[in-house]
Amino acid sequence: MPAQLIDGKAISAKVREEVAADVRHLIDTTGVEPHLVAVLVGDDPASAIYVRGKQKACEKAGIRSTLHRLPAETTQQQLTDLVQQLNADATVHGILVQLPLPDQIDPVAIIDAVAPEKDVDCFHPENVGLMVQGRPRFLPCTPHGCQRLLIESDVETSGKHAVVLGRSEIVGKPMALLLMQRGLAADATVTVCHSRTRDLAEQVRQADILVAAIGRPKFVTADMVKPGAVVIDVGINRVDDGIVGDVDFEPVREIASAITPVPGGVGPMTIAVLLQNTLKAARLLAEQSAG
Ligand SMILES: Nc1nc2c(c(=O)[nH]1)N[C@@H](CN(C=O)c1ccc(C(=O)N[C@@H](CCC(=O)O)C(=O)O)cc1)CN2
Ligand SMILES: [Mg+2]
Repeated sequence: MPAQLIDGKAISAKVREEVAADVRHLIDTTGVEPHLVAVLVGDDPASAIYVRGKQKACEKAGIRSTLHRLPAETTQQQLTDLVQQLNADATVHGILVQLPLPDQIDPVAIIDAVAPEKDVDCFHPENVGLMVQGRPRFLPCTPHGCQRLLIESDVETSGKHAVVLGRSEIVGKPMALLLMQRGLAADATVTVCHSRTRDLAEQVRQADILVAAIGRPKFVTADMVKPGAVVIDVGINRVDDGIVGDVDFEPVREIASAITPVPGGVGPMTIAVLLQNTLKAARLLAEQSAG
């Protein structure tokens, strides 16, 4: 029997409705209208699509959104100046600098420049540190989106062996951390695999829950998947005939018990969690102002 399809579009719509209701409540009770500012540097077409998706999702949830579009030749100083201006703007609750940035810009220095209270991507070292210690201010958008998919699909993770394929700062590392922590969609025994892992296929085959975030089209083949495993595909790879994930979907679907599609799996959840974080940033500010 083919695996259950984990519908990220439907689950993200549910999360976005929850956020919309909470936004209305925040506005009614405090007058604070959450406001997200997106910063897009250069003209990468995929980044433009993602930022537009974030803006549309904001609109639907009652979150104000503003876009700053900067040319590809923007300097480090110009981008830092803009971030500092947004940090100082009391009407802005969330700041999102879309990645990747052009080569002349050091993304780490830009991430460090964002005020931690406005870092709705949860990339700033202060927010990563809080998350590591199990007392998060924000949750990282894609990894927490994956967790929510597991929760909504009733996937038991406690005591299970989770394998995270990929060790990026945005997905692999924080994903492994969230899965090993105490709590919902967590309490797993976690292995992280990457390009230097020995016997990689054998390691991946041990997974009860596999999160593929290696950025290589159809890298995970059916022979690498344990029968009955739950497969979460974070990959978004543009190939000649469209977008494919890191998982060879059709054959793996025959073996797994549940699987996310690409598109329509993890991607929409990234945006839904961003809205949750923006709401939280606004709420924290409202609480602070109320004393
Ligand atoms: N500042 C950030 N930069 C980047 C992030 C991020 O979370 N913060 N993540 C990715 C890109 N990304 C969001 O920014 C993102 C990628 C994909 C999707 C998505 O919904 N994908 C669709 C397919 C869309 C398509 O046709 O291209 C899907 O999977 O269904 C949303 C957000 C890197 N940069
Ligand atoms: Mg997807």
